[in-house]
Amino acid sequence: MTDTESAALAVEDLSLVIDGAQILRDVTLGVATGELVAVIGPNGAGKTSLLNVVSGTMRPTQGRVALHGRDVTTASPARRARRGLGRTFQTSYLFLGLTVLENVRLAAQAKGQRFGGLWRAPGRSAAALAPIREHLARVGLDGARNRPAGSLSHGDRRKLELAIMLASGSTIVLLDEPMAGVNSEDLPSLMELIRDVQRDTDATVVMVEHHIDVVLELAHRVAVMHHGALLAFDTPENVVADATVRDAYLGEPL
Ligand SMILES: Nc1ncnc2c1ncn2[C@@H]1O[C@H](COP(=O)(O)OP(=O)(O)OP(=O)(O)O)[C@@H](O)[C@H]1O
Repeated sequence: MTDTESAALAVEDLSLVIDGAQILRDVTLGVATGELVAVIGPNGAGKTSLLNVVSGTMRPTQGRVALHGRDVTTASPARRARRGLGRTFQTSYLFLGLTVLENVRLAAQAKGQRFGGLWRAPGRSAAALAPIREHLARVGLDGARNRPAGSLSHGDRRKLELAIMLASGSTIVLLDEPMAGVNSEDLPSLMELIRDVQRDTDATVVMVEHHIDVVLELAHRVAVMHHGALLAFDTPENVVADATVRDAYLGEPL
């Protein structure tokens, strides 16, 4: 168990109540630097709400969120981004009319602005584009750099989102269903890519995902949510063996 004091990302006693409905209840967990944690749970369990509270688009009713030991509970999403937090969404947020390269360039540009304009936004020279093309090559999309993002398959759009994360310099990354809408034949390569990028960059990753088989293979630890509470937070092996977790999934095998 990661001490929440030393964790890259920590939430403590987090509760969220909206219009009298308890969406999150007393969630406490710490994610270590370089750890890949998957959040699973039945529909409506509170997984996306947890990401919303961590990224700052929702304020918790009670509890605390910390990034690298610094309290960000009341900080804006932009301030959290400056602390290295990045996020993808269930529905893609790409600029579909812009090229693949332009999408990554915008992320790099936003990073430049985040760091107080100490360096100019990347221009269009070959030298300025080199790191962007490296990120694209990393996810296997350099050959598609001049295509509109809207012409990519779902799987390639997810890869582009990873390139955007790389370009934005995020060190703590929240991925909301990165496999959603991806063809089953593209799942293994996307899974490998997430694993490789995470390992190479030593990023801390928290991933909400419904593909349980993928999760069990990829994650170092799995957080299981049920009715807004954290039911289990353990290694994939221990989570699979946990009778309470099986019950939460109505006896379905994990
Ligand atoms: N802004 C909101 N106002 C009211 N209820 C909300 C709000 N956001 C989420 N909820 C409710 O909170 C509960 C948890 O929703 P959430 O989207 O976090 O679950 P989830 O585990 O991500 O589900 P799924 O797997 O279906 O995406 C649901 O019952 C949802 O209807």
